[in-house]
Amino acid sequence: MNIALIGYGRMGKAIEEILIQRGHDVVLKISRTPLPEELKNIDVAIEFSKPEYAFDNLKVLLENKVATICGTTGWLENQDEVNKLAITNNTAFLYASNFSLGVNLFFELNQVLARMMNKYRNEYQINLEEIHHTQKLDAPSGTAITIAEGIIENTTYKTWSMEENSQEIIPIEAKRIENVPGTHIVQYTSDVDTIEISHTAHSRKGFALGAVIAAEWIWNKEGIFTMKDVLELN
Ligand SMILES: NC(=O)c1ccc[n+]([C@@H]2O[C@H](COP(=O)([O-])OP(=O)(O)OC[C@H]3O[C@@H](n4cnc5c(N)ncnc54)[C@H](O)[C@@H]3O)[C@@H](O)[C@H]2O)c1
Ligand SMILES: O=C(O)C1=N[C@H](C(=O)O)CCC1
Repeated sequence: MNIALIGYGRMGKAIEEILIQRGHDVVLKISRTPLPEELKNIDVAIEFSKPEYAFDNLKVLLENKVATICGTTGWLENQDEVNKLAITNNTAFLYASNFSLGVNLFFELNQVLARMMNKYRNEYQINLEEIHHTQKLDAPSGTAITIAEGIIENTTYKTWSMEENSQEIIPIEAKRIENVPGTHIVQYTSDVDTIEISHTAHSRKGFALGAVIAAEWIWNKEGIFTMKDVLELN
C-alpha cells in the first residue's frame, strides 16, 4: 500500500520501520503544518503528530477522502466532527488511544474486572495510574482515559479526575519518568488486600505494529472503526 505518515517523531519512525518490513511504500512524510491541500495516490494515512495539530491534519486528510488511522491523543473534543467528516466524504477513520494488541486485551479485562468489583464499591477504593516518558505532552494518557471510560460503562462511577476523589469519581494519577514507553495500572484496595491489573509496554513496537495492522485492515473500507473491529474483539 501507499502510506502517508503524518507526524514523523518517535512513533512515525517506529511505524515506518514496520511498514518497510511488511512491504509498504511510504509516499509522504509530514512533520509540520500545513499539509498539502491536495493529496493524491495515498491508500491510507497514519497520523501520529501532536494534540494541537491532529484536528487540522485530520480535516485535510478526510476532505481528500484519504482513509485515516489516528493515534494522536489529546484532541477528542473534536471527535464527533471528525467522525462526521469521514462519513460525509465516504471514507474511513479509526482512532485508538492505544494500538497495541496487549492493551486492547487489557481494555477487555478491565471491563470484566470493573463489572465484578461494582458489587463491592464500599469495600474497595479504586485507583488508576499511568506512567510515561517525560516528553509526553498530554495527561492523563489517552489510554488511561479509555480505561476509565471502560470502568464507567460497567459500574456506577460517574466520571474520572486527576484532582478530585470521591465515591463517584475514578482518581487518575499521571507520572512522568524518563524513557518509560507506557504503563497502566488499575488497583482496587481494601483494608485487607489489593487487586491489581497492569499493562507494561517494553517499547513502542507494539503500538507501531498495531497501527500498521489497522492501516492494512482499513484499506478500501468506509465508516468509523475501532481496534475492536480490527482485532475482532466484539
Ligand atoms: N495510540 C497509540 O498507540 C499511541 C502510541 C504512542 C504515542 N501516541 C500518541 O501519538 C502522538 C505522537 O507521539 P510521538 O511519541 O511520536 O511524539 P513525537 O513528539 O516524537 O512526534 C510528533 C511529531 O509530530 C510532528 N509534528 C509537529 N507538528 C506537526 C503537524 N502540524 N503535522 C504533522 N506532524 C507534526 C513533529 O515534528 C514530531 O516529529 C502523541 O499524541 C502520543 O500521545 C499514541
Ligand atoms: O508515548 C505516548 O505519548 C503514548 N501515548 C498513548 C496514550 O496517551 O495513551 C499511548 C501510550 C504511549
